[in-house]
Amino acid sequence: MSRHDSTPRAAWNLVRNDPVAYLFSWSQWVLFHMSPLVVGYLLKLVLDRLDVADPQVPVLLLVAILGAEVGRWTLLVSAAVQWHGAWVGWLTVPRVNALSSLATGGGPVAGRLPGSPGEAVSRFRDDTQDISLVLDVWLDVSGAVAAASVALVVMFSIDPLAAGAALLPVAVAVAISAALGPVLRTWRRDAREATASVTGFIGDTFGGILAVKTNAAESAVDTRFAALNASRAVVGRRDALGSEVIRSLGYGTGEVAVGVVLLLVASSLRSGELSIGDIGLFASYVPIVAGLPRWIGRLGVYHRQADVSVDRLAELMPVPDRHAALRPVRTHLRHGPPPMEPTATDGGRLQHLAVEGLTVRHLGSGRGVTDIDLDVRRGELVVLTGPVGSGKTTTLRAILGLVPRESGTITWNGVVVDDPALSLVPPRTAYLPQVPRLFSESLADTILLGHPDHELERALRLACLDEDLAGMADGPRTVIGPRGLRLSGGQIQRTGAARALVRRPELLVVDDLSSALDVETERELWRRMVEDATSSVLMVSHRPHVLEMASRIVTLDAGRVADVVEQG
Ligand SMILES: Nc1ncnc2c1ncn2[C@@H]1O[C@H](COP(=O)(O)OP(=O)(O)OP(=O)(O)O)[C@@H](O)[C@H]1O
Repeated sequence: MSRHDSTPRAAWNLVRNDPVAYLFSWSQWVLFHMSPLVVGYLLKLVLDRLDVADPQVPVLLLVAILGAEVGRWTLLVSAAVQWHGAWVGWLTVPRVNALSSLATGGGPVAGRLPGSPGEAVSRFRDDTQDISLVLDVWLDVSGAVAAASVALVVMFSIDPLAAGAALLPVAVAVAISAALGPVLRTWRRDAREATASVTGFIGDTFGGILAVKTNAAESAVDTRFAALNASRAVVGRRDALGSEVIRSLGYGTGEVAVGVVLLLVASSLRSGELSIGDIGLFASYVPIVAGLPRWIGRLGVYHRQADVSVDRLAELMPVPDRHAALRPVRTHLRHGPPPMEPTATDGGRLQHLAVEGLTVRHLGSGRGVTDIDLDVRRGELVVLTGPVGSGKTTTLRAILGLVPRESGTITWNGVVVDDPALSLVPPRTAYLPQVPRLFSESLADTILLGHPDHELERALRLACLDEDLAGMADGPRTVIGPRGLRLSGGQIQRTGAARALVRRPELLVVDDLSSALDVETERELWRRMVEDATSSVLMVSHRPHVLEMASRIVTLDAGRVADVVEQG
């Protein structure tokens, strides 16, 4: 989507999302822009009738002007309220599109973000806003064009030469804006990228705050942050300067036009060709025409900014979806969201997960796993073990589609799983990594992640969190701080376990828990889980008591299966 016809297409898709709201907004803004025509015409009538014998006529006309002004401002308030609702919708549609593409796109999740998560925030925030601004400026431009056209027709009928002079700045501003376009587009892209690297760095710093502190890297972080900000300041200033030049050009040429036209019509007044009312009308209509370059300049700037933003947003969409970016979506802005639809669980309950010839090569190191065969049957506990770096985590993550595989097949009850990242997800499968990522909300929220809470108590008990809860002020509603900062390492891991168990997965995939759980707690966790027996389990462990419980032990060495022991 890197061609620059993509902005009108993206904007049009946003209009199509709720055409009635857009049409309503549009008609109100067009009326608002046209309302000064009425006031200007009434002014002409007042001025032309000042010498009329009956003093009631100008007074009535003045009352009419007042009424027109009140109507104009009422229209403004109503248009602004309506616009705000529409604006939030325009912002929401690209965000929903990008988010659902990221959530449901093909391939490993990590590969779906073009940069860091912090950098993606800038795309969601700034780029969606830039696209919405195009829709916004369309409202004003169509109002301004309609008002200027009527004003020109009326002025032409009075003084064609002066009316022609009012058009001149429009042509100048359009020509300059078109000439500067490509440069402005480059400046905008540089500015967006610089902003993205700052937000990305902030995200990384917050994410790794512990590493920063324990390595006393605060001043290095400061220096890097200052350098990123300094280069952002340079490109940001350049970008702002470019936009302001175009805007000021609009204002400047507009002012010149007003001056020239008034000079022209003033001489006609002296010669008696025009009435004082005509001058009044020109004085109020010329700014309407002269304001047009301002809007057209803004239209150009916003379109070029949005060209960059549409490209950047399209990078968040998986490849097959790029051209369908910004499809109409249902937004739920006035009421809460509808209940989540259950994830499809085609292929039925797990009877047999089979992995054959799984080979993964990590980019960079070239290491990974080769030709791994593995089976997990219903109710089994299959344990992967082996020395450090032998490929245990890689195997788990490749089965779940979290890293891309070079070759190999995965079947669920004999049905080939093409993209495990899309189908080996809850409630089918749950994954408990070595260090689960928690959110800063309450314990219950970070476990449930939107799941109904009727399973919460069971999950808390199975994950051996029930005793810990007794010491928490608000029980499961206790807020656990950023990424669970107020929890111990073991509590974080058991919270991750509860999150995996609350969805009653068919297959539970667990990485090595021994880093944070003591032997006794881990043994108890497994005892409770085996008793509950709702899942088949594939896990990495070295612990003898886990190996004892295993139905099958698969030992890896240097990325290959070295041994398989069946334990019945
Ligand atoms: N993201 C990555 N990029 C490059 N190489 C990687 C990546 N992840 C793992 N590796 C390499 O792949 C090999 C297997 O790593 P993996 O983490 O799967 O081993 P492991 O058996 O789980 O190790 P541990 O017991 O330390 O957790 C290692 O040599 C490792 O250095």
